[in-house]
Amino acid sequence: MGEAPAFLVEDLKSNLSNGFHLKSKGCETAVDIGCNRMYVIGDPKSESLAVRVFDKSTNEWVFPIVLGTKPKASRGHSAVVLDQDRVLVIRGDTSSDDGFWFLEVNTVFVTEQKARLGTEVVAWSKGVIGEPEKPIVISGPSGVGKGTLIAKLMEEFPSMFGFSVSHTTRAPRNNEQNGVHYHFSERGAMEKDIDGGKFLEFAAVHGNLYGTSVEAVDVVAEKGKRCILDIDVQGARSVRASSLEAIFIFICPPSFEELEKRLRARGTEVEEQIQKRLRNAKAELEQGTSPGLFDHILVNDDLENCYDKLKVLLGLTNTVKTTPKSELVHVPVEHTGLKIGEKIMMKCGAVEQERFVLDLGSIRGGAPGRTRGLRIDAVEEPCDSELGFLG
Ligand SMILES: Nc1nc2c(ncn2[C@@H]2O[C@H](COP(=O)(O)OP(=O)(O)O)[C@@H](O)[C@H]2O)c(=O)[nH]1
Ligand SMILES: Nc1ncnc2c1ncn2[C@@H]1O[C@H](COP(=O)(O)OP(=O)(O)O)[C@@H](O)[C@H]1O
Repeated sequence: MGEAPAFLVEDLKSNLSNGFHLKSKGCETAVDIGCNRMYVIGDPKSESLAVRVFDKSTNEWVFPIVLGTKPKASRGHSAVVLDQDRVLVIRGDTSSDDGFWFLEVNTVFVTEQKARLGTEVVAWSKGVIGEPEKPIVISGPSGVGKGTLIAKLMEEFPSMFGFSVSHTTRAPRNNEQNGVHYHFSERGAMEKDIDGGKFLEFAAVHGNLYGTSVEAVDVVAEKGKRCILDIDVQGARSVRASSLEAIFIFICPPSFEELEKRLRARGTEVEEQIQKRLRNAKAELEQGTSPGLFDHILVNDDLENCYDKLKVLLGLTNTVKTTPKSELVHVPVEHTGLKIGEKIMMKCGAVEQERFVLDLGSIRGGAPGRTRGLRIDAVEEPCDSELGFLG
């Protein structure tokens, strides 16, 4: 265990003794997490952050299935073993909002995927500085007005919210656009992606498959927006059980008769589908209003009234809240990170060091999804001499 500093190929000759061959341009970092496992991150020929595993017990290379949104190619990187579960990978020549990535090698998610897929698996999770606002999960029976409420929210606060575009095997409605309302998919392709660990959650609803891909949520987070998920009760339960911390809101109709009226008035479903949706609505209403799953239940009687209540519980009344962007720190190609407790002491640049401390003390989440709660602190001078590292 310990830290492996960033190194470029010229410096790597000494690492040949580790049993791997390094030549031409590129950057590789080898980290030993114990258990006879050496993880090699990077590629000698390119700037990609590929991952392979050297099994010291068999002297063989293993090429794992890599899950999660992968970091972009990187001009140099360093890797710090955090524990037997995770490696922190710091990309060079980046700013801090895309610089810190967690390679999960033994977390609960990865262990489950290894058992399921019967092979070596690793997963990437991007480290997010600060406390982003929680995604919002909105559920409720078909025709209750989820889409209408979400559309109003997105229209009034376009820079604040982003919609998680689900995948579905159902056919598009006349007014629906692929990639905007849903990613309309073939069942086989979607099942393959689910097996490949690309989905945060999925469920069979009204006879079709629906699911939220990790990427759908990431795309919204990438834009710095708060993610809204319109998913069914089963999906909400899966998200509750996942690493994604969210606010869960269930929308109820004022009556069953009114629900049927709205569903029919929308005119998007054939009679058979309307019947199926109404049958399912009974169970959804029962589950949605039972204690424990949803944080808030809103009755969508009068639309404006319900929308106002939604805004109140999201803290959107009076002022438009903007999340302060944490100050970005530049991580140069040349840098090193040293783990001390739950902090990573960062030393950047060759001579005049830019220094900062990355605090992992309150990180949460992880693959599938983001690792949140990273903090960047300025270095306090006494640390230098005490640690004998930065000076
Ligand atoms: N679990 C899950 N449910 C979804 C997802 N996307 C949509 N749904 C739910 O699937 C159900 C049917 O959606 P849709 O066919 O668009 O019909 P609508 O509810 O009548 O608008 C609704 O309850 C949605 O909330 C998803 O990604 N995951
Ligand atoms: N509070 C409301 N009162 C009356 N009609 C409503 C209300 N909210 C939504 N609607 C209408 O009900 C229909 C179903 O709403 P929609 O947003 O598509 O539901 P969902 O997304 O939950 O399936 C739409 O035609 C919509 O205009």
